[in-house]
Amino acid sequence: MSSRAVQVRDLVKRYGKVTAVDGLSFEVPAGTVFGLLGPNGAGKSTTVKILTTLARPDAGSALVAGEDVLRHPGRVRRAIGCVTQKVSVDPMATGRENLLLQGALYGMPRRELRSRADELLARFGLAEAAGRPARTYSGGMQRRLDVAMGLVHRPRVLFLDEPTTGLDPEARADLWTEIARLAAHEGLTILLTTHYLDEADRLAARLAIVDRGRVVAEGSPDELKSELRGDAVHVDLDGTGSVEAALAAIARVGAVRDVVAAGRALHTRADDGASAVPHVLAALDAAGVRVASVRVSRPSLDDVYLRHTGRTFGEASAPGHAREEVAA
Ligand SMILES: Nc1ncnc2c1ncn2[C@@H]1O[C@H](COP(=O)(O)OP(=O)(O)OP(=O)(O)O)[C@@H](O)[C@H]1O
Repeated sequence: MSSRAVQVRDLVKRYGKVTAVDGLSFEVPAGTVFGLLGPNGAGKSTTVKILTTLARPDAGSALVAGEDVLRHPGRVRRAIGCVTQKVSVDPMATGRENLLLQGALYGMPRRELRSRADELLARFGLAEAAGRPARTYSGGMQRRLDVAMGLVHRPRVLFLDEPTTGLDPEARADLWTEIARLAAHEGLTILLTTHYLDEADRLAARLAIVDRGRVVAEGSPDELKSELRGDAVHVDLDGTGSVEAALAAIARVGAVRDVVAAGRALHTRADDGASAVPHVLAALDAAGVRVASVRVSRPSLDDVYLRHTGRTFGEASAPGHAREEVAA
């Protein structure tokens, strides 16, 4: 395999009038965790479906583990493991049986399969529960079994589609630790999709921010954040007064730039947040707009997303912002 485990170029996928993936390109260095970060409906799952040979692109090309997904889908399938959003664990089978069944599907020799299953059960903290039906497992245990199933046949590239959605904070933290360990100690390449900013920040060595089927920014989390000079300044307006008047007032403050409103929250940036705040408050006060709270912080991935799309991440994920609804 070249030093690139995944190479995606100008990928396009349409479903009727919706362009789910709209000219998407990125590359994943081998042995790293790469994050595709975007709000619901951004096109992440569709991209993963194409890379895992479950969907055909309308245009563009993709190589996974050095193999072309369109020309050699069988070779791609043998080289990858997949953990999809839907749990693929058989609830009636035990943890061990689930792993053995998965390995048998890949034609693994029985003895090798048994020792691989034991190794994975131990690694994912499931050894004690290995003989119990998976329906008796907690959500976190089922998810860990799911990831273990994706690893049985020793794939070179593992796809994790929204791996921690629905898990409680403790189960999320456990899975994060295991994912980080897999990449660090086993040379596995992991392509992770997520709509959690903190998950991308914590796990991905590099990430691509996807919006409306396109990559709008790419780099390490630190690189992306350090592109935004200075501080983020967030202002929450109280329930009275017009947002438009507040936007107009802040736009006239020389110390801040890139002002965006999301509901009654205003987001802006300044070279020195602390010294900009009094000017912002004075301008709002002069415009008759009352403020509930002000916060100054270092730029986060949310601010990176805002900078590149003009919307906050939360706003883009909110119901009613899916692309087909916007188009309707
Ligand atoms: N089979 C399909 N038929 C019609 N539209 C689809 C289909 N699959 C996806 N889409 C649409 O394509 C767009 C991208 O969806 P996709 O599932 O790839 O996004 P996502 O970023 O993975 O979001 P989520 O986190 O909600 O899965 C959405 O507007 C979605 O409604």
